[in-house]
Amino acid sequence: MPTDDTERAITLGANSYGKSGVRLVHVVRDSPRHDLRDLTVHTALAGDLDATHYRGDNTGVLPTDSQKHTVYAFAREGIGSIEGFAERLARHFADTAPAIRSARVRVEEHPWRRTGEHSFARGDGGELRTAEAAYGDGAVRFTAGVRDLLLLNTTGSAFGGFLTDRYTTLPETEDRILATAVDAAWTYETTGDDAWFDASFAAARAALLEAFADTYSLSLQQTLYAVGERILRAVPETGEVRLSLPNRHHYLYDLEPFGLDNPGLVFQAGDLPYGLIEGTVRREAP
Ligand SMILES: O=c1[nH]c(=O)c2[nH]c(=O)[nH]c2[nH]1
Repeated sequence: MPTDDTERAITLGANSYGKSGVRLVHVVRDSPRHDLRDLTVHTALAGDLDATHYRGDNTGVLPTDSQKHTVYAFAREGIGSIEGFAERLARHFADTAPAIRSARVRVEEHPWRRTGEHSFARGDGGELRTAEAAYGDGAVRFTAGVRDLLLLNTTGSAFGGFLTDRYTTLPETEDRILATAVDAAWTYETTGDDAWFDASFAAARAALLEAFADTYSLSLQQTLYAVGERILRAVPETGEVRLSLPNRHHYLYDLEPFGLDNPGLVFQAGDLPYGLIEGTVRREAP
């Protein structure tokens, strides 16, 4: 219950609830050439849920178990784009559960590579395609992206001219390995059908790869901006791009103790700690 017996009342703040990590595999087998989709779905509902938090009155609570079943039941009709699938679920929860005002559904797609008519190999590297539909007040907002997309340039990356203080030992470099695991999410200001979502995702991902490959990097921060800008230019319907780029350091290994030189050939792949470069690139209002 909210309390007013102390000087400063205590009340419930923002809240949501849902099922996380719903693992769903969908197969189309209406011809000898089967199709496979492998998704992880997360639901998050919000609305008039004071009663359950203050008093344990669950009248307005659609169980997370029911939300999970809904994901599987909706998959029976097919998936389409993951953005479209997320939207159908989000609209359903917010439009049918009386206490629910808004719903956010996130979908991650795990890639499988075809190796035969009905055979697949899991895509390596762990890259995921991601989508989110946030529905409320009659409007839906879409976010799409990638997670854990591993990229590496063996040259074309420098880092110098930085601020130094009494704790700085890092040497400047004009030629280093630049490696990262891209986490990118872009919003759409206008959208289309399933085919449009798939084509827009492909165009944004291609722009990301191109920008990473062909930008001479003076810092990962500069690369972040270049990648975001390229996505916004490639897909005019995008509004902003959020990027999280861990700096997967590669250290030139000292082979001198063994009487060997090391002209940029042998590196130790670093683990922890790592630099983390994050930022948003946006399209300004006209
Ligand atoms: O691209 C980089 N940005 C930094 O801010 C930074 N800091 C650091 O130690 N190495 C790097 N590399």
